[in-house]
Formats: sequence, C-alpha cells, structure tokens
Amino acid sequence: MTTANQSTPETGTSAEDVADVVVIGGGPTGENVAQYAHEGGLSAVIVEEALMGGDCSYYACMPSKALLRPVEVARTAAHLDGVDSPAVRVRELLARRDAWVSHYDDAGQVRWAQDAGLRVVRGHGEITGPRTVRVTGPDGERTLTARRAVVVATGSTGVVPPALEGLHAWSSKDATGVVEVPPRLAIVGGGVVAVEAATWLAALGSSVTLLVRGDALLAKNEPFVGELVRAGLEDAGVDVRLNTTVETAHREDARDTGLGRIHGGTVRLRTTGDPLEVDEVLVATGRTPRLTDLGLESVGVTPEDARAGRLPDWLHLIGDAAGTALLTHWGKYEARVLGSRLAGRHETAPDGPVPVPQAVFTDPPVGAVGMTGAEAREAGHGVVVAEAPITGAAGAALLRDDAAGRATLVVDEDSGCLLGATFVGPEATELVHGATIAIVGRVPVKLLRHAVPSYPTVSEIWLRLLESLPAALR
Ligand SMILES: Cc1cc2nc3c(=O)[nH]c(=O)nc-3n(C[C@H](O)[C@H](O)[C@H](O)COP(=O)(O)OP(=O)(O)OC[C@H]3O[C@@H](n4cnc5c(N)ncnc54)[C@H](O)[C@@H]3O)c2cc1C
Ligand SMILES: NC(=O)c1ccc[n+]([C@@H]2O[C@H](COP(=O)([O-])OP(=O)(O)OC[C@H]3O[C@@H](n4cnc5c(N)ncnc54)[C@H](O)[C@@H]3O)[C@@H](O)[C@H]2O)c1
Repeated sequence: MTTANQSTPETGTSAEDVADVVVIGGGPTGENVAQYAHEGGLSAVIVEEALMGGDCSYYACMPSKALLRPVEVARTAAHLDGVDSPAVRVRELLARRDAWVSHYDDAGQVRWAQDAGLRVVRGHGEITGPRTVRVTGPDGERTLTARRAVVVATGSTGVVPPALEGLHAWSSKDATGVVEVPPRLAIVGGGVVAVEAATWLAALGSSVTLLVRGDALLAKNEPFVGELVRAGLEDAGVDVRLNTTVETAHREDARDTGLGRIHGGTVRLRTTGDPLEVDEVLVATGRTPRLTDLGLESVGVTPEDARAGRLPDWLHLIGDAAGTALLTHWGKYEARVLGSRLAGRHETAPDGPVPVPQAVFTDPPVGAVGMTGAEAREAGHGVVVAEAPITGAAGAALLRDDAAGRATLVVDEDSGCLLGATFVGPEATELVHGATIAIVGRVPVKLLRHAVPSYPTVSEIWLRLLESLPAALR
C-alpha cells in the first residue's frame, strides 16, 4: 500500500498532498469508491465542500424516508380493523427527521471515514490539470495529486424551469427540511420527488396541488403505477392535475428565509388549466449532474464528453454526477465496481446488463426493476407479460384492509428469463429484490416455480404471476 500524507483531516496547508485516489464529493458514492479503493490497498482522500455523507444523508433519501415511514404506518393503521388510528404529530415527525439527519452535523460520517482509513479534506474541489485537484477550503488552498485516479462524485442539482425562476421556490431540500408547513402548496412535476413529497407534506397538513405536465405520474414506469399512486394521493386529499403546465408565476417579497421556511408572500400561478394561489411552490422537475465549477475544461473535457463518458484514463465520474441512474444504490454500485477495479481486484462479471431497481415510498408503495413491457419490446425482445392484482396473494390483504395494487413480470420469450418486474402495493419496495436476483442470475421462470414463497406472505404474488404465464414458458 502506498502512503498518503497523513495530515489531520480538517486542517489545510498549502503543501502538496499525494494519494492514490482523490475523490471529489463525499456523498454515498464518493465514500464507497474511497472505501473500496482503500480496502484494496490504495490510499484515498475525499474532498467535501459541505456535509460528509452528501445530499442523500441530509437533504434527500434519509430525511424523506424518515418522514414517510410514520405516514405509512398511520395510514396502514387507519385501514386495519382492531387498531386505533394513530395521528401524525407534526412536531414529533419533524424531530424524527432532525434526528435522522443528525441535526445537519456530519461528525459521525467524518469519524466513519477516518475509522475506515480515509482522509477527508474540507473545501471545494476543482481539477486544475491531469491528476491534480485544487481544494479551496476554510483554511486556504491546497493542491492534491492523485497517483492513480481522480473520481468525480459531486452529485446532482435540481432543474428549475424558466417560468419558476426568481420565485425562491422550494427545492427538494426545503421539502425534506420542512420547518414551516405551507398551508397551500403547489408541487410542479410528476416524478419520484413530486409524489413522495406530496405524500409527506399532505400528511403534515398542507393542502397540496400537484401540477403535472404530462398525462401520468411516474411516467417512466408501467402505466398502472401512475394510476395507482394517483389514486393513493387523491385518497390522501392531494389535488392531482395532469396535462397542466405553469405558464407564469409571481410572488411578492420572494426571498431566501432559510431551509424549509416559506420563502415570501403568496404565489400566483397561471397555468394551462385553472389559475392557482398558494403559499409555496416545490419545484420537482428533475435533476442534472453537478459538473460546473469543477475544472473539467482544464483537462479538455466538455460537458458533452462527460455525459458520453469520453474521459482521460485517470478520470472517472460516478453516481448522480455520471447521470446513468440518479439513485443512491446505483451510485454505490458504480462506486464499488470502480473502487475494486482501481485497486486491481477482479470481480465476477454478470452475464448480462445489470438492471436498475427503484423503490418509491408512496402509499401504495412501488418497487420496479429492469425494463417495462414497452421498453423490452422497443429493445427488440419478444415479450410475455404476466399480470396479477396484489391481493391475489392472501398475505397482501392481511397486511391492510384496503390493500390495493398490481404486479407484472416481463419475460423474454426466447430465454424464458425475466427482463423486468413491477410491484405496487404492500411490501412492494421489498418484493422487488427477488426480481432483481432473478434477472441478474438469469433464472428461467420455469425454475422460479420451485422457489416456494411462505404462506401467507405477499411473496405469494410470485405464484400468481408465474401461474398466469403460458404453459410453454413455465
Ligand atoms: C428528495 C430526494 C429523495 C431521494 N430519495 C432517494 C431514495 O430513497 N433512494 C435512492 O436510491 N435515491 C434517492 N434519491 C437520489 C439520491 O439522493 C442520489 O442519487 C444520491 O444522493 C447520489 O449520491 P452521490 O454521492 O452521487 O451525490 P450526493 O449525495 O449529492 O453527494 C455529492 C457530494 O459532493 C459534494 N460536492 C459537490 N461538488 C463538490 C466539489 N466541487 N468539491 C467538493 N465537494 C463537492 C456535495 O457537497 C455532496 O456532499 C433522492 C433524491 C432526492 C432529491
Ligand atoms: N425513492 C427514490 O428512489 C427517489 C426519491 C426521490 C428522488 N429520486 C431520484 O431523484 C431524481 C430526481 O427526481 P425528480 O422527481 O426530480 O425527477 P424525475 O425525472 O423523476 O421527474 C421529473 C418530473 O418533472 C417533469 N418535468 C420536467 N421538466 C418539467 C418542466 N419544465 N415543467 C413541468 N414539469 C417538468 C417531468 O415530466 C417529470 O414528471 C430521479 O432520478 C429519482 O429517481 C429517487
């Protein structure tokens, strides 16, 4: 193992530091690539300009799921005979969120990195030439040199459509960091951030209107996903307006009042449908890799090169910064693979492409992996789709009196293997991993029939799905 300069993590000097791997960005992907490289015998430095642990830990995955779980429990209990319905208590729910984000203090994550043998350097990282990164931090400037690789793991930023600029509208950070619950909230977008945020903000007491440009929620999924999630949101009192675009937006006294606080006066929205007056607008219209102020041009890399992966052999992009799938588990997967590769470790390669799973923590929840039926056909596969209502499994109906949902398997006619799967309903976020394993392992559906699910669990939905396939396939 080569030795890095072992100066203390938080101090900065103008001395030049050298390590095998320099990682810009200390989110989950940055942490993982450094950890795996280090475990393979390399020295690694992580440069972080804000909080170690990244957006995921403080402003995205963790606070959103900390807010959503009690909401799900309360709604489940409200539909379970024999239980008194617990109420969502705003103050306690926000306190739970605060605990899960460690009150925005990253000392624990810094300690983890140090214990794992990694160095943390505070400051903004910028590439200044081949294998060199200038860090501008609280203690001045220093230059880090990477013997083997510079890894960009800088995450992503929210996209704001022109009509919503200048409002100081909420980003997803404000939604996860909510302090003042807006009495009336418009959410623009129909993707994952929009539907999850609508779920917790409605439960906190906001009157939520969802303004969706397209004709469906969660449009990247099987069509029934958006329909079921929409029904769940409407049941929770959310006003879902499809095919509605914001044309103009005005707000008096727009200003940054702080994370999760209402950012000014009443907002007046003119839309392609009815006009709307709200106390806050949450912009949830997608995210883009954070590649600005990174010095890529100093080594001749344009944003197009970065997107296409045309990079010098010492430079790597992973996680949201790479933009393949903006999901923590995917970024961490890319990080594990890259960290091991940098350290010269050889791992068993999968037989085919690795499918991307996603869990959406709405009510009902969603779990999906791989291709939808339409995507598989477009990719040239002959496809058979198995479908079943989630209540086809007695276990689902036992979990919740009003259990609703659906499941599909997308099966390749030639190989008899799964290409994709989607589950909506109780336990959907857990059910999906069985499908991920079947896809990666290329297990023919014939064999899956011998994977016996326990009775009475939701997993029995697999039996219903497999039974609905043509006899020749099973
Ligand atoms: C509201 C919300 C909820 C989400 N929920 C989930 C979920 O439940 N499950 C899931 O899988 N995904 C979820 N995501 C997506 C997930 O947050 C991202 O995919 C994940 O954070 C990406 O990890 P990352 O390490 O690539 O980037 P990040 O977590 O964004 O970390 C990047 C880090 O790099 C630092 N940085 C950036 N530029 C520089 C620089 N030049 N110098 C130094 N440091 C820099 C940043 O300060 C940051 O700490 C959610 C996203 C949102 C918005
Ligand atoms: N549970 C999870 O895994 C989870 C939770 C939240 C976010 N994320 C990830 O974070 C990323 C960002 O999520 P997101 O919901 O912001 O993005 P998204 O791409 O999932 O959805 C964006 C939505 O905004 C709409 N839109 C885009 N431009 C618009 C415009 N100009 N005007 C009106 N509508 C517009 C799109 O039609 C779409 O409905 C996603 O990749 C998502 O997977 C994951």
